[in-house]
Amino acid sequence: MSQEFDVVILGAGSAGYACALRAAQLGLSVALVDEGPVGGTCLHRGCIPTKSWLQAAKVRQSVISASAFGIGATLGDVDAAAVLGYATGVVGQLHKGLQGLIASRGIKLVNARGSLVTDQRGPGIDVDGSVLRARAVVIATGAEPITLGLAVDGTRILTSWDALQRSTLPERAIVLGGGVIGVEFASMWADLGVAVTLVEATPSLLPTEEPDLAKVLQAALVKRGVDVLLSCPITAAHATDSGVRVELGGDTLEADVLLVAAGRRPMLEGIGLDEAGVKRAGAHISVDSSLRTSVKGVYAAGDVVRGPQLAHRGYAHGLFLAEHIAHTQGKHSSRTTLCADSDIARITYSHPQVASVGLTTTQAEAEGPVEVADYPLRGNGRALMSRPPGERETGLVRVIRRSGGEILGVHAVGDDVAELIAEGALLVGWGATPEDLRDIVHPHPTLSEALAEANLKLAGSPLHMHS
Ligand SMILES: Cc1cc2nc3c(=O)[nH]c(=O)nc-3n(C[C@H](O)[C@H](O)[C@H](O)COP(=O)(O)OP(=O)(O)OC[C@H]3O[C@@H](n4cnc5c(N)ncnc54)[C@H](O)[C@@H]3O)c2cc1C
Ligand SMILES: NC(=O)c1ccc[n+]([C@@H]2O[C@H](COP(=O)([O-])OP(=O)(O)OC[C@H]3O[C@@H](n4cnc5c(N)ncnc54)[C@H](O)[C@@H]3O)[C@@H](O)[C@H]2O)c1
Repeated sequence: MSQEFDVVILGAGSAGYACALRAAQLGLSVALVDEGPVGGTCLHRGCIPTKSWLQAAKVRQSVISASAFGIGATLGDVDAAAVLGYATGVVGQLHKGLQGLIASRGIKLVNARGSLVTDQRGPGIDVDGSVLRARAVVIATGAEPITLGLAVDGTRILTSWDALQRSTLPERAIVLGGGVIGVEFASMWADLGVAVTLVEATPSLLPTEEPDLAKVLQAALVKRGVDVLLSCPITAAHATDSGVRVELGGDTLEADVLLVAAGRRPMLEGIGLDEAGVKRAGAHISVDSSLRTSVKGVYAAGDVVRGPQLAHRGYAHGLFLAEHIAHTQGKHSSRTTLCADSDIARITYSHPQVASVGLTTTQAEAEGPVEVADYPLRGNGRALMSRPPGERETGLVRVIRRSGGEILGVHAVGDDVAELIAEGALLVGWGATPEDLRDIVHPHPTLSEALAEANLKLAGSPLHMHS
């Protein structure tokens, strides 16, 4: 038995559901297949629950520092079950809204495992022997944690998903990996009172970010009691009766739990790719600049495509594909272009946050001469008033321009700098120059003035900075 659609999408995460919503908006008939709840990793196991836990950790820190602002407050215990309940509530509310949206657009939602099939009639998605056929099929099955062969048991040796489901906090935690997940958990657990050791194989936390900004983050974590071990690959880990024993080089560490945050690999096994002849590029699906795979009518989107694994990149892929497919089927007049990966903003939501878009200084210098301006957040009123009195503000905003030319990168470290980076994305995405921005007035007192000040410096007219 088979049913015909204009597009069938395997995976209802950020990439898959964005594609489905836009395709339906453009008048295509759409089937969306997922064995789990719509919203995928980001909504249920990633962005939303982690940021909810981070928010709870921030509230605890506010209570701790309240007296420095002249506000009386007494710190109580952390009720981890209640924090879990709060995070689950946020997820549930967004999930309900998304389900409503999908239903309202007339999308056929199939809650089952699916796999790709191709034959002389073209591609389709097989669900329990019944094929959903379409002229276009999108593979958006996302990614899963790399566990390095460690015996992840969900109790002592954890993935991020295991950690997010816990209703108790460990007393001592070791975090393997100083990438985005590792840093967010280390920061969140430390702020909730857990004794954390953060172990990173390379010489820097967040190895893909500006090294000196990562150092600011590192110093802030160390100040809050996190033991940061760099250039220290973990080689083995074993659950014990009371916790976990971890080996790094000749040393051994012990804790209640080990969080393994060593990256995520695309989920491509057992979904019919090899049988259909879909080529791979290493661990990912090989695609061209329009996200077409090697098989006619089969596309890929989101984390299965090499590049930054980010929810908003997934949305961008999904929207692009919906419009591209609608165009090829004569239902959308203009063809859209796909955003370059380097123009997509990246944020680590730790305390402090690290946010960036565009090229790093090293990447920009590889393209030719550059000019770099830093604006320290200690000169920004909004940043200073958010900080407990007497505590030094060490954050900064950095703007990199091609010498005499456009802005190539914007980088920031500090509390709440995530909110700055959408403006950075506009500047980089539109190829703006600091001179373009000079006449745009930024409201006072806001963090955005720090970005404006760094730009003014590059444009030759700094205001609150020595020339
Ligand atoms: C802890 C954590 C925190 C994160 N925080 C952020 C953040 O703050 N900001 C950010 O931008 N990104 C964040 N990410 C990354 C973000 O979650 C992913 O980049 C994003 O979810 C990728 O979207 P996707 O659609 O490609 O895949 P997914 O969201 O993983 O969706 C894939 C879907 O496919 C389904 N599926 C897979 N195989 C099959 C099959 N055979 N049949 C049926 N269904 C199938 C799965 O059930 C899933 O729902 C985080 C990730 C993690 C793990
Ligand atoms: N805020 C966000 O946007 C956000 C949040 C969480 C996750 N994510 C996405 O999820 C993906 C996965 O995150 P991640 O942090 O797991 O991966 P990652 O690739 O960002 O970091 C993994 C880190 O683990 C280190 N590592 C690897 N093996 C090690 C070992 N044996 N011992 C010690 N360190 C080791 C690596 O050097 C690297 O720094 C990221 O690519 C990110 O895009 C995004």
